[in-house]
Amino acid sequence: MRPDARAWFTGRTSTTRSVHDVDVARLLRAKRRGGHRVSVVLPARDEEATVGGLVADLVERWVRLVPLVDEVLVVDSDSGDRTAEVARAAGADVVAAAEVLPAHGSRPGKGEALWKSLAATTGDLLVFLDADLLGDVSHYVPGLLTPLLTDPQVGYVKGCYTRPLEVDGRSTPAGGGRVTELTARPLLNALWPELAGFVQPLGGEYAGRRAALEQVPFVSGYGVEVGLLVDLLGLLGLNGLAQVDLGVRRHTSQDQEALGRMAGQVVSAVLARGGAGSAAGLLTQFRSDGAGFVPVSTGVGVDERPPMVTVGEYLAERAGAM
Ligand SMILES: O=c1ccn([C@@H]2O[C@H](COP(=O)(O)OP(=O)(O)O)[C@@H](O)[C@H]2O)c(=O)[nH]1
Ligand SMILES: O=C(O)[C@@H](COP(=O)(O)O)O[C@H]1O[C@H](CO)[C@@H](O)[C@H](O)[C@H]1O
Repeated sequence: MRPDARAWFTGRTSTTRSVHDVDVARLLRAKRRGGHRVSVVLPARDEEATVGGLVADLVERWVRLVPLVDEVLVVDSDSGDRTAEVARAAGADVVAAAEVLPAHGSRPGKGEALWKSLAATTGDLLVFLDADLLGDVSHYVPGLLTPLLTDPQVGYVKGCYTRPLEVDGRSTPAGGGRVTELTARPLLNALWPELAGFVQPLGGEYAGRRAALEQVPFVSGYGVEVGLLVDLLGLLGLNGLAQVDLGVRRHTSQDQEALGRMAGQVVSAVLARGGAGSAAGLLTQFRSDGAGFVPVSTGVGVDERPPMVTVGEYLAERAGAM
């Protein structure tokens, strides 16, 4: 990793791997002193199987028992199932993405749902969670809020985690984050090497200040995460970004063909932003040693030969043979 990325990785990575890591009193004090209002947003398309449990736990723990969160909004992104009813029954506010800012029309995609959520929420701090998360994620919200509530310099926080892969009912302890590992990470390392310290640049769990989020575009589809990361780097600078090790993240994964389309949207979002960083030719990946993440950097710069027509010996040989 470049020195700036390594310094960021070391200085801006914190850990909240369970509710036992959460200093609730400290967070409530900081929230009160800062006069903050917290909105949690779950973009959801056909998530009736998982959204209810996520919302119920979130509302019980962080709205009713501990007043850390002020509103929980599920943005129904053109669901064809009972996502909206299940989410509402579990205690969330629910809006249909298409009904927010109707004069601006309605576009498909996760990023559209997230953009519309800005107009449908009131918090100055926003937390975004995917609605297909599995397992105990009750520490995600306080974990993501901690840097925002305790460090005024931080404007945007990404969750990071190991990612088991669960496809077709089979689960392996690693292998998740396929678009991250095979598309987003190599591109970000090449074009914005200062972002190489992000363990999960595409992760769907993140939090930010409204004052920052309302200043940047939202890519309408799956390019939203990479677009936000690059644009908020530009707006806030690397020191305005942080990440929290949340332990493990399990979710319902899509098949390879769907991820190929997702990768295409991520590439489009990256290419639309160009990338002024030097093609550092260095790829930093991360291994989990149980205690944290260990960066592993590999040179991936490729040599290339110039066009043969620029090689004098070749031209001389060709001229001699004529
Ligand atoms: O058009 C869409 C596509 C996805 N999502 C939601 O965005 C989150 C992440 O999407 P998905 O699970 O499809 O991506 P993956 O996690 O498989 O990368 C989930 O809560 C989806 O319900 C959405 O709101 N609108
Ligand atoms: O990180 C990834 O490679 C993809 C796919 O993850 P899996 O291979 O299905 O575990 O998942 C993320 O990417 C999407 C695009 O940024 C986000 O919208 C999702 O929230 C996130 O799960």
